[in-house]
Amino acid sequence: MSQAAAPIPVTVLTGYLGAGKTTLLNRILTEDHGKKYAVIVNEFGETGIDNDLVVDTDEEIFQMNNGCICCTVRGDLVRIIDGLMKRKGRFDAILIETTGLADPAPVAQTFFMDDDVRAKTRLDAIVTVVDALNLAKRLDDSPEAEDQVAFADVILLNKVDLVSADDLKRVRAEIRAINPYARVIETERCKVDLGEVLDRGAFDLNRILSVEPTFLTEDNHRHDDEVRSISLEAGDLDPQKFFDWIGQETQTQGPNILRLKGIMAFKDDPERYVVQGVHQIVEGDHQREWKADEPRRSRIVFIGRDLDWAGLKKGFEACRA
Ligand SMILES: Nc1nc2c(ncn2[C@@H]2O[C@H](COP(=O)(O)OP(=O)(O)OP(=O)(O)O)[C@@H](O)[C@H]2O)c(=O)[nH]1
Repeated sequence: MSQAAAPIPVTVLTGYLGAGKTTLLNRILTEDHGKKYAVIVNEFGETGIDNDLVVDTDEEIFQMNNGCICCTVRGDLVRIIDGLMKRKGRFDAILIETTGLADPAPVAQTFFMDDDVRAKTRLDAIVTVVDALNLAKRLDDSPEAEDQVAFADVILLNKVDLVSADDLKRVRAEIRAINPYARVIETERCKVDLGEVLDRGAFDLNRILSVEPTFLTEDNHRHDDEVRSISLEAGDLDPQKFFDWIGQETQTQGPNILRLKGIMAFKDDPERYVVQGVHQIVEGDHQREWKADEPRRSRIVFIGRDLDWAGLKKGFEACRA
């Protein structure tokens, strides 16, 4: 095949809520590898916070926020890729970050089912980021987490800093029991030689057909309907009230909080403050100054099961400055 007609490699980044997908994406976008990526980001929740957490680069980023990539928006994915192909030559490869609740199978299917997409792209690898601390729980309660491991060509066993050597061994064994074929790489904050992740030529349709024989013919993916999200918005907040509140909520509702993330405007603070959490672990840091033309809004999204939604709303509103 001539260079001009060579299909564009596509890497699908998957992994459960909070595992480290955006951390990996930011690494790929900031490292000096001489390649240009078109990035497609799909997120769960309504506020578009994810896009704000991806580093500023000159890469083009397409957001798909109208639903989960593996269900309602596959048509959108095909359309975005079709659109991208009209600008061929401006990028070398495509990266897709799926939501933490996506089943990677239907996303991968798109690259085999749609004739146009199939002719112009090549699914390079499904890269799954796994949270070493929380994987065991997710395999118990979330079918998506198991699918993500089962379909991976490369697995980043991330957050190794949060577990003991024994626990890490156990997690490795659980991964192996589900997927004996994927390359498993242990990482902290997804620090990995990008050659291990990109341009692998790793996606193996025959292996996938052995995991899911109906892969090319049926849409049989599983979904966890109990997971819901709430996005809250306000103006300037009182930082002390906010930190007390978020500490309290993560202590009491932590086991049910699969993910939280927000961008805060604190009173008298010229910088945006980013808060992120998975269960009881919460991190926060200043990100950058608010731009002159940017409204100072505090936004936070909680994703979880059986959360006290009304209580969260009330608590957040009480943090107003
Ligand atoms: N301790 C520790 N924290 C990590 C590591 N990798 C990522 N994190 C933190 O975990 C949180 C989630 O990371 P993200 O990269 O946003 O995870 P994600 O998979 O993109 O999350 P969603 O898009 O919400 O599904 C952030 O607070 C990160 O700073 C790690 O190796 N160790």
